[in-house]
Amino acid sequence: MSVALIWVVSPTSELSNGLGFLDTTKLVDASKPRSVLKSSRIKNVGKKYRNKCKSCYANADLKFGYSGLSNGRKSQFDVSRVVANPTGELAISSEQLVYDVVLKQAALKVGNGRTNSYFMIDLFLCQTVWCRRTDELVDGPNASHITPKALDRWESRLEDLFNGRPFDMLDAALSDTVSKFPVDIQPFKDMIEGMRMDLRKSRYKTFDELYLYCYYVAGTVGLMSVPIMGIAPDSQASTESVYNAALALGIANQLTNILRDVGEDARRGRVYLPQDELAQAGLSDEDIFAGKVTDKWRVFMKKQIKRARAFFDEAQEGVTQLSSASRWPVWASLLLYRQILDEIEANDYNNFTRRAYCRIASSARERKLDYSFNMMETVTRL
Ligand SMILES: CC(C)=CCC/C(C)=C/CC/C(C)=C/CC/C(C)=C/COP(=O)(O)OP(=O)(O)O
Repeated sequence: MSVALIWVVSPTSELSNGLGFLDTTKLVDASKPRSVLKSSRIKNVGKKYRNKCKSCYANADLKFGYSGLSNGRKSQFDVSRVVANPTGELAISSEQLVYDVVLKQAALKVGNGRTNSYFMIDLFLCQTVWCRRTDELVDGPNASHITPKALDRWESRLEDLFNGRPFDMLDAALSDTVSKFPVDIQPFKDMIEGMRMDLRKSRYKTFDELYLYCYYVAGTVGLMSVPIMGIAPDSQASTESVYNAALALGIANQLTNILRDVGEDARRGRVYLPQDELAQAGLSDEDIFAGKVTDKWRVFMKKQIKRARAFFDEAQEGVTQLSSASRWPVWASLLLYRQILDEIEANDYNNFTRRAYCRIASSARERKLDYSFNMMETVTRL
C-alpha cells in the first residue's frame, strides 16, 4: 500500500474560474464590474479569514514569522494578507482566496479512513488517473494541440462525471468514487484552471501569483485526497487544519518541483520563480537562461528553499491526524520529496544542469537521514 500511495501522491495537477478569481482580486476598485462571487468574497474577507494563521507566504525574506497549524491563530483579520498589487492597489492575497476553498472543503463531512486498504488504493488510483490525464493534456505528447477550448470540454466532462454521466471507463471509476465520498468538484475544476494558466502564462510577477499556480496544480491534489484518506477517529485537530496541512503539502511539493526543474523549465522558456524576488536578488531571466551558479543565485535559492521547507513543516503537523492507513505513505512521500531540497543544496544550488533526486531509503543512513527515519518510526507507531 505504501508504495502505491507514494506514487499516488505525485500527480501534477491545478484551480479555476470556479474559484472566482484568476489574478488577485481588487479590494478597492469599485469602478470595474465584478462577478457576484468575487463581490461576496470581498465583503466577507474580514470575517472569513480572521482566524487564518499561515505565514510561510509572501516574501521569503520578510514574512517568515511562520506560525504553523496549532499555534499563532490570529484573532484579528490579518492585514499582512492584504497585498499591494503592482499598480499600488490593495488586493486580497491568493492565499486568502485559496483558503476560502479550504473552508468549503472542511465543511464537508470527512470519514475516519476505516476502509479496506485495497479499496482505498483503488479510490486513490481513480483520482490520480484523472489528475494525470489532466496534466497530460498540457504536459503530454499532444500538449502543443491543447487549446483553452479543449480544456473547457475536459471541464464539462468532469461536470458530467460528477453528475453520474461518465464519458468512458476511467471517468466511470472516478464517478463511482465521488459518489461514495464527500469529494467536492471545486479542486478538480481548479486543477483544470491551472492548466489554463500554464497555457497563457510563463512568468510570475510575485510569490502571490506563484502561490495561486501552485494551488491550482498541486494544492488541489491535497484537498482532493483528504476525504478519501480520512481523519483519525481520535484526532483532536479541526478538519480545517487537516485540509490546510494537505494544501501545504501540495504547495511544498510543487515549490520543490519548481526549484528542482529551474534549468529544464528555462530550456522551455519558462521561469516559475517570482520576478520581484529575482530582481531584489539582483537577478533576471537572462541569469537563469545563462545558468551560472553565482553567489547571488545561492542567496536567492537559500530563501526559496527556506520557504518550501516552511510549507513542508506546516504539512507535517497534519500528517499525524490522518487515518492510520494513510499516515505512513504520506509521511514517506513528504520525507522523500523534502529530500530534493537537501539535494539541491548538496549540488551547490546548481539546479540549471544537475537534477536533484530523492534518494531511496536504503542509502538513507549513510546520507545522515537518521532524523527522518526516527520520524517515520514514530509515525508508524502512532
Ligand atoms: C498532509 C495531509 C494532511 C494530507 C496529505 C494530502 C496529500 C496527499 C498531498 C499531496 C499533494 C500532491 C502529491 C501534490 C502533487 C505535487 C507534485 C508537485 C507532483 C509532481 O508531479 P509530477 O509531474 O509527477 O512530478 P515530476 O515532475 O517529478 O514528474
